[in-house]
Amino acid sequence: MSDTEKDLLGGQTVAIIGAGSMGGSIARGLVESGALPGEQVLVCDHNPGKLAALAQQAGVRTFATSAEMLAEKPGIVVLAVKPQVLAAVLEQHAADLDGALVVSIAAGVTLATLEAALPGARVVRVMPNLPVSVRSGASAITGGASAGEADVATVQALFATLGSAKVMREDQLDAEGAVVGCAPAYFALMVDALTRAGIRAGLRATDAREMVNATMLGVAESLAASGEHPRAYMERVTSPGGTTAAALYELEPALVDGCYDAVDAALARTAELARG
Ligand SMILES: NC(=O)C1=CN([C@@H]2O[C@H](COP(=O)(O)OP(=O)(O)OC[C@H]3O[C@@H](n4cnc5c(N)ncnc54)[C@H](O)[C@@H]3O)[C@@H](O)[C@H]2O)C=CC1
Ligand SMILES: O=C(O)[C@@H]1CCC=N1
Repeated sequence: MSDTEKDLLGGQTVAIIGAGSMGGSIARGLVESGALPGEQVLVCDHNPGKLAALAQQAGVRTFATSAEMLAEKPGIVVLAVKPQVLAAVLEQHAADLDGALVVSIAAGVTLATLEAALPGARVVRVMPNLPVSVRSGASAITGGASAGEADVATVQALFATLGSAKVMREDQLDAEGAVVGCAPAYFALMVDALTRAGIRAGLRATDAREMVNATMLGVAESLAASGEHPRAYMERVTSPGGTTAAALYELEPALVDGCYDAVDAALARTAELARG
């Protein structure tokens, strides 16, 4: 973490409503990165098991209800519940969130909706992805009219402790969500499909899964380290007249069409969630 990021986050108390996949990962990441001490990270959830695990792993402070947690008057509040329950949380806490910097990670819930529900708050939307759990995530950030430049910089510093964090327009954040937010599932599907193809071709299931996983990690590391365009990287694997060329001839059209259709479907669902 840079000195500027440390300065922006240093004295802050971050409260997280919802300790699920994302809320829990953000809480752990903030402490594990050294961005904040556990006592400055507050987390609430209906599920006591999730809270106990987080308190034990990261030393964060946990609360059974959001009302008890917000009574501590945290400066930054992260809304990490599902979009379908967010409206109820906003309605319950509109007054409690007066003056707070509120960060929503809910897919599809627009700045306009959030700011209408929280007239006294400064609102920023973030679309992270699941690898924030290992601090190798990617997050898009967009500030509402209620948020100043310093608020957006603070939220960027917060998510930079969990991987890549870029500020962009709200329409771009929705596109980033459909690509990058969902991508961990797309890549996991690729791992599963290749594993199944390997088993069909005669590999033992455990060998196939372990070796495909190792390859996924190796490709991510070597592609990033080389700085190459993915097609240049592909060419280094593809011998003229060889096996990869034969395989890519089959895979490429289906995969490209599938990715375009998948992102279109995710964007259509984002628009539905935005309508409420
Ligand atoms: N899972 C993912 O990969 C991503 C999720 N998101 C967004 O993050 C948000 C959370 O998603 P997940 O973490 O996947 O969901 P999750 O279901 O794993 O976690 C949500 C948590 O909120 C708790 N909760 C529900 N109502 C509550 C309330 N009133 N007070 C306190 N806690 C409450 C639930 O008990 C649950 O533990 C969603 O809005 C989603 O759109 C964004 C990017 C990626
Ligand atoms: O499926 C979802 O709604 C969330 C948002 C981005 C990734 N997962």
